[in-house]
Amino acid sequence: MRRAEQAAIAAGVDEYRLMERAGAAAAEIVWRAGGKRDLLVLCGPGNNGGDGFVAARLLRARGVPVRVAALGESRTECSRTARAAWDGPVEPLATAAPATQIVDALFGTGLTRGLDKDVADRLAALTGQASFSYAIDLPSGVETDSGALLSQVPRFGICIALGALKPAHLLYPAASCFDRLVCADIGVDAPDKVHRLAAPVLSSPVPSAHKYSRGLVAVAGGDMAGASSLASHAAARSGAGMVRHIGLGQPGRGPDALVELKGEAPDQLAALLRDRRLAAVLAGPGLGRDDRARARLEAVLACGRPLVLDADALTLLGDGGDPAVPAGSVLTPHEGEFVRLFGDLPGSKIDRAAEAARRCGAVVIYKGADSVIAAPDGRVAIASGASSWLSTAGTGDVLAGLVAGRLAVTGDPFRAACEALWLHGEAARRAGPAFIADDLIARLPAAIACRL
Ligand SMILES: NC(=O)C1=CN([C@@H]2O[C@H](COP(=O)(O)OP(=O)(O)OC[C@H]3O[C@@H](n4cnc5c(N)ncnc54)[C@H](O)[C@@H]3O)[C@@H](O)[C@H]2O)[C@@H](O)CC1
Ligand SMILES: Nc1ncnc2c1ncn2[C@@H]1O[C@H](COP(=O)(O)OP(=O)(O)O)[C@@H](O)[C@H]1O
Ligand SMILES: [K+]
Repeated sequence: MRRAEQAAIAAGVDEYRLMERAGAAAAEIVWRAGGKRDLLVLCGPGNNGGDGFVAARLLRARGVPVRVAALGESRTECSRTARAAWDGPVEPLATAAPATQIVDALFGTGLTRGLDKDVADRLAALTGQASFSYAIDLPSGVETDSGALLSQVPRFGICIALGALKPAHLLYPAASCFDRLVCADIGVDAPDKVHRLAAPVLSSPVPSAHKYSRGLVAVAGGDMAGASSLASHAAARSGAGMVRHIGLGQPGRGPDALVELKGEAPDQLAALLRDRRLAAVLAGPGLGRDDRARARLEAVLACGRPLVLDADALTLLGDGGDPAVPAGSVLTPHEGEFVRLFGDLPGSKIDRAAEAARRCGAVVIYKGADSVIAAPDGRVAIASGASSWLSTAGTGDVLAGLVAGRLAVTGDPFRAACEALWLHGEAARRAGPAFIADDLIARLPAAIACRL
């Protein structure tokens, strides 16, 4: 966004006009949400403060009782222009009285360090006393590019992102500092290599479809049959045509539609994976970590089919150096597995996921409350805001099965990862509170139906 703004200015767009648009966009959102309730706008020294002065002026013109409190002088040319156009008084932040509505225009993308304690305390107190609260561009105190909190940040009602979403709008903990996120158009196009995970467009099978053309999936199970069963069942409800669960010979645990095969010895498994019709092979959930599991993983890695690797497969791969996986694979590590696989990479969660994907030549779904999907070619999609009830055992197995199923359907690892993660979140939303992983699977057909 910084680059996009500089490019627009270099191309002749007047910088102050951008600020007027930003302030107007913020004013419009405040007006729609809070109407004529009394309002206090907190303005910082930079352009974020300038946006605040513009919004204050426009809201006052609409009849809102507005007061402005500033943190010292305005230090940029544009913010001085915006301040001069505000013809009301400017109170010191330290002594400003609370209001029903508050706008945080202290700092945006220019924040370089945490707020001084007295300023952070004042912001928290005034925000806590308001019934309606808004942060312009970003809540003051969050680090734009990483989503870290550099000082205490209160929770706002609405965060008004300007022009484009920045990493802090999607990455935790910053993403938990507001209830709602609105992105306002200010007439500057930002490059969208990094984007928020969008709802997928799915399609029904073509009339001539048959079970093999719709995608044949194999799931290599192991010691813990429950985990690979969950994954197989999720794959079966993902839209794929057929799912084979290759276990150690335990009785089948999933629905009867799952094809249960015994492939205990690694060479038995290898033989079963030789089927050229296999459009995706998943290994990891319930695989185990002993020598037999390692040999079974070797059979999977050598099978030449598109792979999804999760859980124990990632732990086994993480034993040395950069994981060697076939190109076109999808890896689904949670935080612990990610660090075991790729070490302590620098940068934000987005930077780390992108670097991991580049190093191993595979699509990486770096899971968590914020999940980042990165492809080796630099594409990144971020999903956050999914139900926190997903933090229950087995939901990762369901996701892995879904990725394998969508990979079998689409043949495109990045697209499959995006579709699967969205469906996972949607199934969780539909499942409500206190669900278990099995309940997610039951919600998948409805989640798919709403995207057809
Ligand atoms: N550049 C542009 O073209 C536009 C910028 N806009 C707004 O401008 C914002 C960015 O403006 P700026 O780059 O001026 O940055 P900010 O307004 O976020 O703050 C920068 C100023 O605060 C100081 N500062 C940083 N951290 C501090 C701390 N902890 N305590 C005290 N002072 C601190 C910096 O030294 C600098 O003087 C965006 O978030 C957005 O709201 C919009 O007006 C749209 C157009
Ligand atoms: N607090 C949370 N909010 C949203 N999603 C979460 C949260 N915690 C976990 N998840 C999601 O739930 C799944 C858990 O996967 P994982 O950790 O592998 O669990 P398991 O191994 O038990 O299946 C991942 O998709 C992750 O992104
Ligand atoms: K702000």
